[in-house]
Amino acid sequence: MQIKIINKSGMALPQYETAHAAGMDMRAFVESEIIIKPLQRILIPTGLHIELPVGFEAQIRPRSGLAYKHGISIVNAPGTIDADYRGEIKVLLINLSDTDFVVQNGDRIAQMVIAKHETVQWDSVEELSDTDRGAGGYGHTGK
Ligand SMILES: O=c1ccn([C@H]2C[C@H](O)[C@@H](COP(=O)(O)OP(=O)(O)OP(=O)(O)O)O2)c(=O)[nH]1
Repeated sequence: MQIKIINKSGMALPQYETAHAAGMDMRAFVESEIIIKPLQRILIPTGLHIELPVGFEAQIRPRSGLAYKHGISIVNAPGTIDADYRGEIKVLLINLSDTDFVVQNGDRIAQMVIAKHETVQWDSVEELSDTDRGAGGYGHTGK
């Protein structure tokens, strides 16, 4: 499917790095390098504005390599880009390591997955159907 995009970064559009990748890598669009200190969170611009079809969302997810090697994650992972959002897509990085992390213009900082979603109406009832699980959760089946 095709999605309208405005790219103010002048860099390559997000792309799938392998044939069947779910996510497209997203690049930082910053005037000068940004230093993220331990436990600091910073909103990183991408220069991208998109127009998703109704019924779709874009999820902004961490990259496992950055997470594993540098402790870099996304505070609100997965970030949600709504179909009616027209602003710049930004990525809320957090540094979970104990050393500074430097983001430079063009660095691949996150990945974007386009996904379908439902829009529901509530059906208010007094009782829900019985199941074996019932209210069990949070590890009630054991370790
Ligand atoms: O990681 C993110 C998350 C959100 N957004 C943009 C797109 C999204 O459509 C909009 C609103 O996001 P969200 O619904 O998560 O924000 P909110 O905190 O509920 O604020 P709002 O009241 O503006 O909806 O912000 C981003 O650019 N990056």
